Amino acid sequence: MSNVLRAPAGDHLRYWKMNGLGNDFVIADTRSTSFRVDGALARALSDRDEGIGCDQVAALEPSDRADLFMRIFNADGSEVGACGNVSRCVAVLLADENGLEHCMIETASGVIAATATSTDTASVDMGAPKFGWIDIPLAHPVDDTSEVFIGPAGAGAAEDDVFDLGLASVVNVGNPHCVFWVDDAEAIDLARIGPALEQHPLFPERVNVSMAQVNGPDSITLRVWERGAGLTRACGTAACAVTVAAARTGRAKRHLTVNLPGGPLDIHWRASDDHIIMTGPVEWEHRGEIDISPMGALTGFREVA
Ligand SMILES: N[C@@H](CCC[C@H](N)C(=O)O)C(=O)O
Repeated sequence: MSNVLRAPAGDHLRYWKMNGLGNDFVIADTRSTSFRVDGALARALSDRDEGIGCDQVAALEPSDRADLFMRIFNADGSEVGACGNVSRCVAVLLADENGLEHCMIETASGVIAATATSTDTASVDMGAPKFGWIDIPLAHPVDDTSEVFIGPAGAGAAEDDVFDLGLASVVNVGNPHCVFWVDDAEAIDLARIGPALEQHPLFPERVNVSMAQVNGPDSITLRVWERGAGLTRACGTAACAVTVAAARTGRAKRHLTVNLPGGPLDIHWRASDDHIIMTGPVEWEHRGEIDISPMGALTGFREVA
């Protein structure tokens, strides 16, 4: 990144700490500065020991096409196209700022429409899912992405740590997801197998990994290993991906409740326009200021009242 975009010495950014069902975010406001958050700063902010601590960082920037541009980073500093839960947080934040219920948020995956349905609930239109192997993306062509053979993961690990979960559904909802259908989502040791599945060679851009347990036509229990962030309390785009994949394979209805460790999300894959609508709560944690060195590194942060 060019130094021109760096902050002058002593500069600071406003931030908000928010979460959606425990999936937590640092939302940094760069709308009125030329400074731009990069992966290294996002990684430093996400650090739960040395930084503020979060699953993802969202940097708010100006946009010509929408109310703002939201750049999203995982805790490991990788930049991503979509994050359902932070989109709901930003919708509530914008409503709090300007009193408007509806907003448009531009992301690397396109412009999404969001509605703050109350001071702590929001609904986001995540757009239409993509099913083509190249859109996921996968490393090689497959005919049917609703049922893909994933193959053994863990190669390179100790022999007894190579595991094979067989078939999964894959879908892109602004970011790539792989869904395994399991009898008991709690019984899977996702902390152990998540890292190898995230980096499975079938997924050249890595993948978000879901363990989905279908409880009935309108209820799914879900645990997620997020690409670039690991185990999280909730993942909005995974809830969307799982709903779409369940409906597509006849496992459940298009409108259902996805129960995550952090709580439930209402997901509706609308037949009328193919769009996925996600509704759920958001929580304000605190707000504060981030200090940035002239080279763009994190030098400090503090909560403000
Ligand atoms: N927590 C998010 C998803 C964040 C991005 C994801 N880890 C990826 O790498 O694609 C959500 O609520 O959707």
